[in-house]
Amino acid sequence: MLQIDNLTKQYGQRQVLQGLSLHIRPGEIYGLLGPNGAGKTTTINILCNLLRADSGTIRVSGHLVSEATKPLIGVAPQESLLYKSLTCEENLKFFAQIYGLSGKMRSQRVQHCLAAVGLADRAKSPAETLSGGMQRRLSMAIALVHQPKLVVLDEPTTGLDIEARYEIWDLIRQLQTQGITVLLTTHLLDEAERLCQRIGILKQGRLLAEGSLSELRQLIPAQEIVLVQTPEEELAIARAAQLGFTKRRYGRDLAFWLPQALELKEILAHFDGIPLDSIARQPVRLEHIYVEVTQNQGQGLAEVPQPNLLIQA
Ligand SMILES: Nc1ncnc2c1ncn2[C@@H]1O[C@H](COP(=O)(O)OP(=O)(O)OP(=O)(O)O)[C@@H](O)[C@H]1O
Repeated sequence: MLQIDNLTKQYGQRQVLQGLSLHIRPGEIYGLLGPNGAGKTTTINILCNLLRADSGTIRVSGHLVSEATKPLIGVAPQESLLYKSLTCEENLKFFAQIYGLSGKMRSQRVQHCLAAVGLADRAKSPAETLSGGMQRRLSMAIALVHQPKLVVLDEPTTGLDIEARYEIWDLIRQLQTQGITVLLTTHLLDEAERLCQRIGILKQGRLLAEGSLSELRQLIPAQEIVLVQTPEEELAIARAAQLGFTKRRYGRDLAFWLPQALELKEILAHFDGIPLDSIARQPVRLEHIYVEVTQNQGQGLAEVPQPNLLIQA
């Protein structure tokens, strides 16, 4: 559906994309993750033909990106495109017109999209009177109005409360049931975990890892993670080293990777004699993989001989 190959882009002296390649399959929700400045929005802008790459190609449904591929793509960008003083209906009509819709077809698409995002009863409300979550849903309606095959959602839930997030997540899942392919960028790792069939982790314009969540989990050679709070951290670290547990810090939290799952009483026995304020077991989550890939540059990651798991530290 979307095929990005060896994309490069430089702003002045700054190399923002360094040979980025990724392929998104038809009908999947693909999460593109990466720290601020990794190049996600730059990639989206090239995909939408708003910016030219220095080299490399992007194909949508087999067609090289150009003015002709614009109708295949719908975008809800990070920065709102909404005209705040126009009503929801007027905003949608305006964007529908840009895509060449007119007459009865345009009215039908506007009403359909308003209903699809749960804003039919707010059709006559100016966009500025909508809550943050409703404004994001209106942006999604705009992205959908011309019936694209690929929808790009750039941080669709940033800054929203949990209820508004649930609504957007439901909408994204509905897109998938309609056969629409979704490219989602987010800094919310639980959002990516919940929604995405495959995830790519980008840093400094390169894809460092890519795969389904279960494939990415194989990168961390741990069955689970134990978080330890103790006034005697050095003792705990030394004990863990004897046991062959890999030490990590997640923020300030001290954590160890357990090579095999253990009962809590077995873990406590391993730390016998060390005063513990708390101890908690956790499954390996996207957060741990993301930190490993982006901060530790692949050190400590398992070697997984699968073609779709890249590690280019
Ligand atoms: N027009 C521009 N001129 C110069 N540098 C730019 C321009 N646009 C973006 N950059 C730089 O390119 C890099 C990549 O930016 P980009 O917005 O693509 O990252 P991002 O992954 O989307 O980040 P975020 O998660 O913060 O949205 C950043 O260092 C940014 O400062």
